[in-house]
Amino acid sequence: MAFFSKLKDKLFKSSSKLEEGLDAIVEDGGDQSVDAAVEIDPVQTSEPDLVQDVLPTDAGEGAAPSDAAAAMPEPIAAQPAAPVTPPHAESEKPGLLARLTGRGAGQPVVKRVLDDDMLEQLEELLIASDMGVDTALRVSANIAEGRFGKRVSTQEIKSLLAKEVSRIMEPVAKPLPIYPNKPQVVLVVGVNGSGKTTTIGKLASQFKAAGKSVVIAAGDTFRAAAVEQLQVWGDRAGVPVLTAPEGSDPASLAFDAMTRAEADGADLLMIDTAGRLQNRADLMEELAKIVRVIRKKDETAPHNTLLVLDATTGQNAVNQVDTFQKLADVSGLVMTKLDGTAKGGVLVALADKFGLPIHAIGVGEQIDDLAPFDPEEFAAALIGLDKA
Ligand SMILES: Nc1nc2c(ncn2[C@@H]2O[C@H](COP(=O)(O)OP(=O)(O)OP(=O)(O)O)[C@@H](O)[C@H]2O)c(=O)[nH]1
Repeated sequence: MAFFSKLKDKLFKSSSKLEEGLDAIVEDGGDQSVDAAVEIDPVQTSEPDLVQDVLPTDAGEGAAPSDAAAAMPEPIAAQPAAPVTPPHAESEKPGLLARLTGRGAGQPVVKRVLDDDMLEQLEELLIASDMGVDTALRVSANIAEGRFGKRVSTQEIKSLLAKEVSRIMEPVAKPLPIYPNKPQVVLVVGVNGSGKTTTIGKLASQFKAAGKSVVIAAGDTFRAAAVEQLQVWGDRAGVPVLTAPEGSDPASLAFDAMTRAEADGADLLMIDTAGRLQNRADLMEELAKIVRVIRKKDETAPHNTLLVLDATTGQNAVNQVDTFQKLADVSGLVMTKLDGTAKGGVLVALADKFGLPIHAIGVGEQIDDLAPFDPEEFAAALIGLDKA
């Protein structure tokens, strides 16, 4: 199964929430016209009224969303401008694509004039999807720019929203950088239960499959269960897990792990850490001590500090980034549990607010349920657009 389909499948809660919300907004105060042969170009055109464009309908059985997405690209918009066709002619003259595919003709499309009311509803919907107030307002304003007072369909709004989301996410979509240092030390931080252990297991498995040798250090020495769980993941990934007795000093384990990783000539050392935010001062000191100790062996370590966030916590993830940036020198994010949550929009807020690289996303509990972050796929999955 292609990863996009899987992601879209798993993000269905967000998608359906946004999708239904957008449908409701356009229907509320919109009206139906038959056949969408003449539309504004929602993305490319600054003077939409002067361009003849083709969009399949977003209502009715035969109007597959993937075709709708495929109908958006520039070549159609780049065709010579034609005068606006009066609304009554919409049913008489199917668009080029509708004629070629035999779809769209005669099917009703609901459109609504993009006015203040609609804009406000859009803002509220985006805020409710956890994009955060600032981001939601800016995204809505960008969508409305040049289209205020024009009639728009749900499909157009979805495509515009997907473009806006991927534009925000594009700069942060960066895989975990690989350095020549041996071992490359990756410190993994995050609150308890965010998915650190699982993510370390998944990453270790991927690096191993890519031919890298990996060592894991179970640095959350205060929880025996956490250590056991990491061992299970290490076994699954076929990677050694260094442990220390319960309650022992995590920094001393990190030092031993550095020694072992150096001796083994390992490419990567991944260090799990505790996530007890209840006592921030202790946690900060613990993380700082781990860093001090591993720098005795390599003053450039750690080379990455990954913050693992649980998407189901919604806006709380924003506070966690704030907090962990104060506790550690966070270099990138992994967002877990994007499957089955209606709160995936928080990733947009994080990208917009912090600009930290998003290295990967977790979409399940299995070892291969970690994927590189792809902004376009994410946007389409979040909004409920099919990708061609
Ligand atoms: N559905 C889903 N579950 C996940 C994902 N990542 C982790 N989990 C689950 O989330 C729970 C917590 O994950 P852990 O990896 O143990 O989290 P942790 O941050 O190491 O937690 P502590 O060991 O308590 O510090 C487990 O039940 C995982 O199976 C994901 O991407 N999707």
